[in-house]
Amino acid sequence: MPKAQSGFKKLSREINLSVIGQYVDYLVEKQGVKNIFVNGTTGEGLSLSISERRRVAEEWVTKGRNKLDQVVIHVGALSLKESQELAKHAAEIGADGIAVIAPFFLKPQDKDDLIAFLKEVAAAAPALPFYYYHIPALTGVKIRAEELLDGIQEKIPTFQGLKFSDTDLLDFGQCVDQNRQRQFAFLFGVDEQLLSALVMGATGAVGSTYNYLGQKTNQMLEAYERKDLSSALNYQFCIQRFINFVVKLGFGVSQTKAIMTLVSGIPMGPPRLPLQRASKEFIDNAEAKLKSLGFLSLTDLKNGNLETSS
Ligand SMILES: CC(=O)N[C@@H]([C@@H](O)[C@H](O)[C@H](O)CO)[C@@H](O)CC(=O)C(=O)O
Repeated sequence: MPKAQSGFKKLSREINLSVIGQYVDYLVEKQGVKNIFVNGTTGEGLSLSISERRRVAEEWVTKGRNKLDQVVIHVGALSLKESQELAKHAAEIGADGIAVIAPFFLKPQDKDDLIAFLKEVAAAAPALPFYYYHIPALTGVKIRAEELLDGIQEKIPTFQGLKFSDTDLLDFGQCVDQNRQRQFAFLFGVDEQLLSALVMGATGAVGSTYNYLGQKTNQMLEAYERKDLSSALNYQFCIQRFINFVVKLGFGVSQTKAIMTLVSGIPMGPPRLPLQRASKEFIDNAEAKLKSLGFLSLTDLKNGNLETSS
């Protein structure tokens, strides 16, 4: 389940809805990815206005119809009212689920505060499966997911699962272990550690690199399914080699967008301020690494698909 990337127009930094249909086809046909998480971290959801988020969500749902399996919309916001409006909208347009991060300016002080907020958002879309998006490094809300999940279904009847974007495998493992009797989805969000999370009981994955390493990750998942751990580990190490390389160069949403443009040939545009576009040096290095690892062949590269800083 990869990240949706909305695509920004090159100069204006306005959203460019026109590439989403093309991108749906690319993900399905070239990356083998049919589940999309819209307006999350990679899609810069929190940098968009409410009206932009609604339009992006609508476009993904419309263009994904009969092509994608699931479109889950991230509707987290600092304002409960905005979050509820987005949740209601997701239900109206026929999304398959909603996800919410913890509000991160005036923060919940404990689990009960956080549940109270999430409950109100979930209630705005009572027929939609609800996911909690745990990403403490970005929200600064360190409430353990394991603690949050304890008794959550009594408070939020639509609770469906967790998108866990953290490296604390003790917390993740305990989320799985303590909820074995429930049919929760445990979606892991640290792509370089996915194999370890699968062993712990992850039921799926949501991540930025699946935009361009979806095929490779699917091969790892298939190897894991057929209990070929040695091959699965080889795939994970190969993916780690790339992530380790780009992390050392400085890797974030801007760089992800540049790599997505490079590999797909579909222009993602620059990120929105305060993020700055990836440098030409980063893109050149990333391209060389992708090629040396066999993740990108010359025929994959299309002319004029590079985003560089000037
Ligand atoms: C902090 C961050 O951006 N994490 C990514 C990962 O996919 C991450 O890029 C990857 O594991 C490389 O470190 C995802 O968890 C984010 C994500 O799922 C999203 O775009 O909502």
